[in-house]
Amino acid sequence: GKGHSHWSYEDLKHWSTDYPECGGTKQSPINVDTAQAIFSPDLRPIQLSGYSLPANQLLKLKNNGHTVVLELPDSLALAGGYAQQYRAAQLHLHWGSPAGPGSEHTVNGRRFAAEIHVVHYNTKYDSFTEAMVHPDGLAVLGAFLEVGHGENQYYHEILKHLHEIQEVGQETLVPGFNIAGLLPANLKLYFHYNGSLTTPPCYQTVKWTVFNQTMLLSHHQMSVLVSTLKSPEDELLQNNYRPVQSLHGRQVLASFQ
Ligand SMILES: NS(=O)(=O)c1c(F)c(F)c(SCCc2ccc(C(=O)O)cc2)c(F)c1NC1CCCCCCC1
Ligand SMILES: [Zn+2]
Repeated sequence: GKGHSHWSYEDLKHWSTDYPECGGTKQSPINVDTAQAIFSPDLRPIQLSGYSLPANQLLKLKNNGHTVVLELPDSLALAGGYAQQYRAAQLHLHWGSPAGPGSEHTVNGRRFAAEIHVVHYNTKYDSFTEAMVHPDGLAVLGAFLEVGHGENQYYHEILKHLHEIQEVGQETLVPGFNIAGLLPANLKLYFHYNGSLTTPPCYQTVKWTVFNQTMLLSHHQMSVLVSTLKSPEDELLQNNYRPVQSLHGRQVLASFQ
């Protein structure tokens, strides 16, 4: 990647040596203390448009050594809960291992099995690269993944390809599907706060939305997620989450009571 490749989740304290913003006061992820969250009735339901893609639209799925990334066309647009328009760039996942959970955000100290991030950029900027250095440049939608009873047909569209990209750098093409199916049906209930990318360069330019409703995958699907991809050290890519960061006085808003 663009110089991202030499950091790891093992030596977290060195991130801010090479990437100063990683030591900033508006870092992500965070623990959401629901008792401290401020109910904000003006937070509108999140609206997704253009998220349903035809099967003949092929999307690149890549093992970048830190996660699995699905590149998204900028025809996917975000509106509603955000004052400005944002367009999708990519989505990726964070997960744990068979020994434990691996979401990035926690709620009342609870870590969930996994977490999806759908990364968007503000269309007032000409490109993602330009947007990601401005405070209102990025919007990331996050949702937690848990083990439930049935198979999740939308996550199946991604998980069924993981065996094709086990090695770092490998990529494959995935037929389009309804990307909205990867996110909760109820887009009204969410937490909102200003934070950062959770990976170097840790730019503090992300307006975070973390949904209250979790996504349910089968036990087998979660097992495929945590035990298929390889890391740059040719071990299983697991526990690719950053520890929670201090709020430093930031307020977390809630769209519900
Ligand atoms: N939670 S997050 O959104 O901060 C995030 C992570 F936590 C991530 F861990 C990642 S993957 C690590 C960064 C990376 C590495 C290699 C390549 C490549 O080879 O193309 C690309 C990126 C990752 F890609 C992202 N999202 C990226 C942030 C990295 C820089 C801009 C690219 C889009 C968003
Ligand atoms: Zn992420």
